[in-house]
Amino acid sequence: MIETHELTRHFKDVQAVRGINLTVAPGELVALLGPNGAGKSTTLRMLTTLIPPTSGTAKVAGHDVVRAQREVRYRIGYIGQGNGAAHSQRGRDELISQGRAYGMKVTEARRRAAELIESLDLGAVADRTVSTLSGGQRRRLDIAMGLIHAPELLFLDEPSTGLDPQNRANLQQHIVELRERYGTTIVLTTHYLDEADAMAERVIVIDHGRIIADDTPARLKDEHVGDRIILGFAHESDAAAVASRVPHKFHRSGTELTISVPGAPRLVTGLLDDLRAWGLPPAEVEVRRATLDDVFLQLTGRSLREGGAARSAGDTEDTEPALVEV
Ligand SMILES: Nc1ncnc2c1ncn2[C@@H]1O[C@H](COP(=O)(O)OP(=O)(O)OP(=O)(O)O)[C@@H](O)[C@H]1O
Repeated sequence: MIETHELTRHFKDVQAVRGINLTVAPGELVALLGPNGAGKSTTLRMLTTLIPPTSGTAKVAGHDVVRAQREVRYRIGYIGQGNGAAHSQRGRDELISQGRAYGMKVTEARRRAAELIESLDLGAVADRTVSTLSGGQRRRLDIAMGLIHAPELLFLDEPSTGLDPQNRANLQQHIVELRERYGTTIVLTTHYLDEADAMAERVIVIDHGRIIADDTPARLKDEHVGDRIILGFAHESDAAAVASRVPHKFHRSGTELTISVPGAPRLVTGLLDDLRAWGLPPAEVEVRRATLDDVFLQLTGRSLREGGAARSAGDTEDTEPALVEV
């Protein structure tokens, strides 16, 4: 559905995208993840024909983004970061006009609008003017606008930025359901690690205009970070004694011993039994599952959050550490 070769875009002296090679198969739900300024939107804007590449090539839905812009545009939907719908129109009319702009007959546009209003849970608000809708409703209407012509491929640029956690969760559920219902290939950009983790079967991490990782969230976490069991001891000598006995990779810092082991939540009870049997029970135990932020930190030496990622008020940590009583 998407195939790029060394896709590159410069803005004067800014190298926004530096040679991206990307393949997306039909039906995939892919998240492009990266800090502010990483090049995510620029990549999307080239794939959607809004700006031409400086060099390299991209084929989207079977057509070249430079030589066959029109063919690409008919086959894709694009929801940018701003709101697309006009303020003074009713949502339903906006959808129908959008369908007509894509050459649909009015009856077909009406039928499709009604179907999307139902799918995106907009029934109660579709006949209100767009300016009266809440942020979450506006975002769902934007998505309906992008889907009106039943595109094979939908691009969503930061679909949930600015929404509160509840509306974000609601929107994510709608996107996943739409994908199941219509089989649309979806490529979205996000700053939200939990969003990428929860929705995407494939996460592509972009940093400084380059792809630095591309895999399933689970494999990225296993491969680059893994689970950890963190043990706190009363005495450094106890931590050292345990370190000399455990058969896993570890890092010791004073009284704290961090053991890296896949499947940590399953193994922790067995490990605690061993520690008690050795007469070296820990004072504290924490099982920490890898997050995509840990992956990013491992790959770049920076936290994605420190990198300026926007998080809305009320966001919680991506993964709460599991605390174990001893
Ligand atoms: N029209 C433009 N003119 C000049 N520089 C630009 C332009 N568009 C983007 N850039 C620069 O290109 C780089 C990549 O920007 P881009 O918007 O693609 O990043 P992003 O990963 O989408 O960031 P964000 O998460 O903040 O949306 C940034 O340094 C940005 O300032």
